[in-house]
Amino acid sequence: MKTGGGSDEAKRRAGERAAEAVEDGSVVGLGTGSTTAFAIEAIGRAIDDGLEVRGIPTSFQSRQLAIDCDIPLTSLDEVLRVDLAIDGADQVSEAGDLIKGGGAAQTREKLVAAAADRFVVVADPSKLSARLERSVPIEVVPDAHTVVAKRVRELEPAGEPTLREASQKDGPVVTDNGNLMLDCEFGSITDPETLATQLSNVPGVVEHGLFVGMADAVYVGTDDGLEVRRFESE
Ligand SMILES: O=C(CO)[C@H](O)[C@H](O)COP(=O)(O)O
Repeated sequence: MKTGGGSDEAKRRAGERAAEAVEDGSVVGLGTGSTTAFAIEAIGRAIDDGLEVRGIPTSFQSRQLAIDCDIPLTSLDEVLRVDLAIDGADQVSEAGDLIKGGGAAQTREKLVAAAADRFVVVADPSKLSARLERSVPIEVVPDAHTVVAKRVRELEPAGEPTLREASQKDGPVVTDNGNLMLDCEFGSITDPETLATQLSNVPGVVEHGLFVGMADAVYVGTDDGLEVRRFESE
């Protein structure tokens, strides 16, 4: 379920601007996706120029890219806290809440964002929406996908779950953690915080893609500029 119709130029502006916020000696969370990839590549170039940072990747994809860019890596086991996390989003509401998980990486992405002093989201205008209304990705343990789907249909408001199918193999997408993905359609989400709590309370849910009150800033790149939206994270 990859998303987003933004141009590479818009994504590049957002990603490169976020990379400029990385301070010498810091630990940086490396998100997942095509927009964050521009930030990771820019951090790699800054390291070539003398910047000293350590990165914590949020997925197989971001780990590989960080290795390719010669970014020294660490983990939450070693550092416990992150200075700045940079990540993309599938949708950003006016309130700064996010839907993430188009790349099936929201579990590690949320861990790293939650450990960060600052969480900066990089996006292009195609991700902006007054309210969150895309389907919500939910990572579930494989044995639980049928019962979690049933519970999602019984919620108030009810969701309509679809098991995410792989495009280059038969059967479902298997996450970096060995789990499955349900994409759950709730329509326009009026109360993301309550829905996030409801989803977290379903046994078998590993993590869902609602990031409520977590973003400190959203960098929205366009073809000819950049807008920074700041929020007070909780
Ligand atoms: O949440 C994510 C991965 O789980 C990504 O950050 C999200 O899908 C945005 O990706 P892109 O920048 O390629 O549009």
